[in-house]
Amino acid sequence: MIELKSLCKSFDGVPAVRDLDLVVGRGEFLCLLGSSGCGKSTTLRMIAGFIQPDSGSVLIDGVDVSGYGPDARPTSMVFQDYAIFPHLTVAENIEFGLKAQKLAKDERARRTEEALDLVGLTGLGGRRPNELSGGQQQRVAVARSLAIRPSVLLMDEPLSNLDAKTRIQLRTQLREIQRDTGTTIVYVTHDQEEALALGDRIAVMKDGSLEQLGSGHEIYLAPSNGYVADFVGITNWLAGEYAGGSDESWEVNVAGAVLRATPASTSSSVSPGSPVDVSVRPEDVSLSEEDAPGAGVLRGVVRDVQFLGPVVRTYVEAGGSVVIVHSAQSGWSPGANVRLSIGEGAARAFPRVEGAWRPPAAAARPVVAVAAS
Ligand SMILES: Nc1ncnc2c1ncn2[C@@H]1O[C@H](COP(=O)(O)OP(=O)(O)OP(=O)(O)O)[C@@H](O)[C@H]1O
Repeated sequence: MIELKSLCKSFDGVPAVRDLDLVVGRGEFLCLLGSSGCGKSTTLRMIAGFIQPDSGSVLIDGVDVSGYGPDARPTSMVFQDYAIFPHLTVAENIEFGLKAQKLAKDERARRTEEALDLVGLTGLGGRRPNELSGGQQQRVAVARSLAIRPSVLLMDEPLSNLDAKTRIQLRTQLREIQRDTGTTIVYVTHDQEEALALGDRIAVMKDGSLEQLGSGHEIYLAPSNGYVADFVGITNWLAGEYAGGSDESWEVNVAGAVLRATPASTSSSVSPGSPVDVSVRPEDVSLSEEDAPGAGVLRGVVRDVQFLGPVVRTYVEAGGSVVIVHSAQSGWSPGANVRLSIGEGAARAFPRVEGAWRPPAAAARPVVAVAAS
């Protein structure tokens, strides 16, 4: 449906998007995810035609639209700040784009009603935007975009001005609308939870380049590099050294204890003693009494226990470092001596590569120090 080929864009000589190749399928919900300034919006605006690439091309439905302006593309954009006209009613806002398409009055009215129904604003067509909540205003913006029946809906952080509850509600509604209409959506967000909730696939960007493209499961459970592991979700980092093992499972020496870890797909060659960073998600660590039979090899001391509602977050220190553990319940108290176990296959090993991204130093983000049992 959408094909980006070697897209490049610089501003004042500084690259914003570098040699980006990306294919979005028909009816797919693709999230562009990355931290501020990584080039998400620039990519979206190049798809929309608001920004011309320095080089490379944009194909939509097999047609090279690189030289076309925004109006000549089968796309419609929804912005973070709604961008609806305050002096027009809701219905007039929605009709605005339909008039530009030169549709007959009856057809405009029909499509306006249909779009209002789709976003759950039936009966509110006569209101002015200032008589609506933020969430309702953003729904008007979505309705206005959908009414013109674009092949591709481009959304730039559309929910970020809304409160948490409304955001979650609108996410679900957006997914439903997308399923009902079959619209292809490219959705920019810096919120990893939003990307996981919405995207059929997620494209993680950093410094104008694509770091990984995959489903939420793939990105979260099998990040291809340390940056993605760190950016999506919470992870603990353990610094260690490669000690041996097969292509599928490495033994990594972490401060005297040997952990089993799955090497990440970008693994370069390693030899015994090569530095390796091991990533472990908080929900993959469990705690047991220090002297419990079968307890893990990592020894620690509980420092803090925080009840967060659906999850209990326990901070465990060993050797002056801290690891985060998530569990449904926690009977631990600060000061308790514990052992940490890591779920089978849950640890991922990233060989340290000179000049590549590295987890923050232990001082900035303390990790557990371990002792052999
Ligand atoms: N019109 C412009 N003129 C100059 N520099 C720009 C322009 N637009 C974007 N940039 C720069 O290009 C880089 C990428 O910006 P972009 O807006 O695409 O990032 P982003 O990932 O969408 O960030 P954010 O989440 O903060 O919106 C940034 O360094 C930004 O300062």
